[in-house]
Amino acid sequence: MSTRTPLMAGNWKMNLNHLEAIAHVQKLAFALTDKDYDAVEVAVLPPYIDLRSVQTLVDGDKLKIKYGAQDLSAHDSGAYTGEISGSMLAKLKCTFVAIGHSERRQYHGEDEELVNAKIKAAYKNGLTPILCVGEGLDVRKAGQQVPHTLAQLDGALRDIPAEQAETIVVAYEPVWAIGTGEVATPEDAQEVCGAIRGRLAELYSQELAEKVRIQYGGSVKSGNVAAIMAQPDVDGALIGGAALDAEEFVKIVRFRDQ
Ligand SMILES: O=C(CO)COP(=O)(O)O
Repeated sequence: MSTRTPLMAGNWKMNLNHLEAIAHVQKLAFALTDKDYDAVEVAVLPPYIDLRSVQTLVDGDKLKIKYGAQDLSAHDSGAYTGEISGSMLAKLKCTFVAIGHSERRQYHGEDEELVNAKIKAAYKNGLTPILCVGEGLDVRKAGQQVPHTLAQLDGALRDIPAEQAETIVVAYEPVWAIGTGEVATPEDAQEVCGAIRGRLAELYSQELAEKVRIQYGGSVKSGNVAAIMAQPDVDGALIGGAALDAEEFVKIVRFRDQ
């Protein structure tokens, strides 16, 4: 029996302004109980401009909801117009930061080297990376999902020492399942999540691999979350569209009741 606490994280992507963010987190706070927080770690990843509002709400009401950003700069400070640094996120008491999301890789040309630099920037600032990996449809059709995803993992973790890597969260998000309604089967999710854990054991140790939480992401909803969470190497979900509906997100957090 795994001792890993499941992590359910809502990646809002480019949705919800700061007022909507406050209303949304208030709804979550109203619905979630200590029983929920005892069983599952709950996090939201709002757009940058919402983070200060979310922090104020979480601090003021002593909420147990964690929060983080969807990206960060690899740099500390300076002439990087439009960028946000890890120290800025740390100042807002962010716990998590998503790194290497497929939408960043696809639309912003983020490569292995940059993802690795961002992981380093996150750790430097005490943030927990949620490293996103996963294959596109062509790779899946060619049956290469495991080697492809493990190569992304290897690149992201280059020169990351064990004492840092043991806290990482890895999100397996097959690109063909993101926002498409086409969810991976529980067996598909397990195949790659299990392989990720195996590689962590090779890169570091079995003990470390057993500690790391591996999420599945891609069209997760209340109706499919329980079957995915039943897989031995799936320790949570990174939820996009369904996380924008507070009631639906709460149902996902309560996956054991679905
Ligand atoms: O990309 C995702 C989370 O990071 C998944 O998005 P959807 O849940 O909308 O498919």
